[in-house]
Amino acid sequence: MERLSDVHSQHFLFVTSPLQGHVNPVLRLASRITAANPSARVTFSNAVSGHRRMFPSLASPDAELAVDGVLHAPYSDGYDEGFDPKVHDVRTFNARARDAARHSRSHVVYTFLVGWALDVARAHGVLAALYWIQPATVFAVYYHHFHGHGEAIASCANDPSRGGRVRLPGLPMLRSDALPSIVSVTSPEQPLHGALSALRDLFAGLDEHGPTVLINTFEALEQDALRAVPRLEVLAVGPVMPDDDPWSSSCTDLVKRDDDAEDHMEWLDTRAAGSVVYASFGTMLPVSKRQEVELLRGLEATTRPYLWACGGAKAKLGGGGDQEGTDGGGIVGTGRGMVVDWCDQERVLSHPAVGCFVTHCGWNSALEGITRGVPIVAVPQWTDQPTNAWLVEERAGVGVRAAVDGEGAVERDELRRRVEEVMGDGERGVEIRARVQEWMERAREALAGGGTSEKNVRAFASGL
Ligand SMILES: O=c1ccn([C@@H]2O[C@H](COP(=O)(O)OP(=O)(O)O[C@H]3O[C@H](CO)[C@@H](O)[C@H](O)[C@H]3O)[C@@H](O)[C@H]2O)c(=O)[nH]1
Repeated sequence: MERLSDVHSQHFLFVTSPLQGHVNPVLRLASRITAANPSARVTFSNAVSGHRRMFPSLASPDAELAVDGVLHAPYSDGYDEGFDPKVHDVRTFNARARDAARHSRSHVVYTFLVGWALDVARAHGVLAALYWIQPATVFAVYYHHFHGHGEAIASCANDPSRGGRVRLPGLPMLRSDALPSIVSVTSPEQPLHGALSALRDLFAGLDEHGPTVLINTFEALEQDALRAVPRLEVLAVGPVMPDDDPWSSSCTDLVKRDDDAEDHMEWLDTRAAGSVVYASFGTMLPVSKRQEVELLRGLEATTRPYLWACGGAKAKLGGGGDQEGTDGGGIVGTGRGMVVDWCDQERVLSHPAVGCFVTHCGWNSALEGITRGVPIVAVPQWTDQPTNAWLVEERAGVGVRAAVDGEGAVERDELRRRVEEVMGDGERGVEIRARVQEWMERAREALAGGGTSEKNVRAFASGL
């Protein structure tokens, strides 16, 4: 058995799934661990399909390679050509990948769609840690869902009046629209049933083996939720997006950009400080044609310059969406806006011209907005995003949540109103802009030397 106190031989094996929203926080945590313990060895293991997309020019596509001191060693999950949730089942994926990874021997750090990595770690007698890449509040809601509160949570989530509330141990009262959408699942026919089963297995693994849980959040934001599961050792290690991140996104991106990928950065340079609305709905859910139209019309109606990264739709899981209207991108509409397929989001959010972030509220995006001091218009769609939007709007007060219609789409007038609320001269806008600066400072303090998250990363990296 490897000894945790043997700092110099520490080897951290990060195992994750081939999704952009998982790869980013994992590589960023890996970066923090090597900074905290330079003698640690770090291996990043992604499924072959993700590895190929990150390093498309490798002569031998599945070869291991070292980048900035990290060994990228892919595992086969049985879907080397790519995993398509429309066709494949998450549970099959886990079972196949478990077999493929039995050779690993390390301190294993795994994310939630690869819960099998815990079994591998146990089989080899090495330590394991779950790296939870969504908020602590979401983690605590799921924990309670599988520990005696499932019925109360599901009935609140399914309350037809949408006015229901649920009180869970250690958490503030939550309204139904602040709950992650997975907890509303009650039958195997529902689309997210597979995800609920995967979570059930994950939490059963935690009950049995009680690994450390690292969470991409910070104390000041989620103090209560971080203590809401006292049976587990839960450490806040985020938000894991340091300014000195050694992984340039050209390496971490699963979506490769075309040659004119920098046009929008030059375009941003020509815009006034705080004037541009940046919109992106992440990398997983395709944006419907109707939402695309409403979004563009709403952005036009703000009469502000805007940049929309339409999400690498072609690279989204399932290959899809109906993005014909924006293919090609470039300058659109009245000439005030620009649409790109993909951008380096952190660089865009760091640009002084950007004054508002319209986002689906994926947790990486929400944290990136906060740590770059950009106020948010949240348009949550599914899974953790409703809870993330609650944290953004009600807990931190750094943005507003837009109302969506029955199909989950935000309509043009609502979008325009919400953007104005955040960017305009009204009292609410002034307050939100001040709050986001405060939260940006708090987030950065957590990561700075002696900060709450920095201390936790250092302790974990040293095997304490
Ligand atoms: O043009 C783009 C679009 C996205 N990104 C990056 O891609 C990541 C996207 O992550 P996230 O905002 O979390 O969205 P999703 O990709 O949709 O993430 C999935 O995974 C997250 C972590 O589990 C969940 O919080 C989300 O709900 C889930 O949809 C972020 O780091 C972005 O910076 C870019 O760099 N350029």
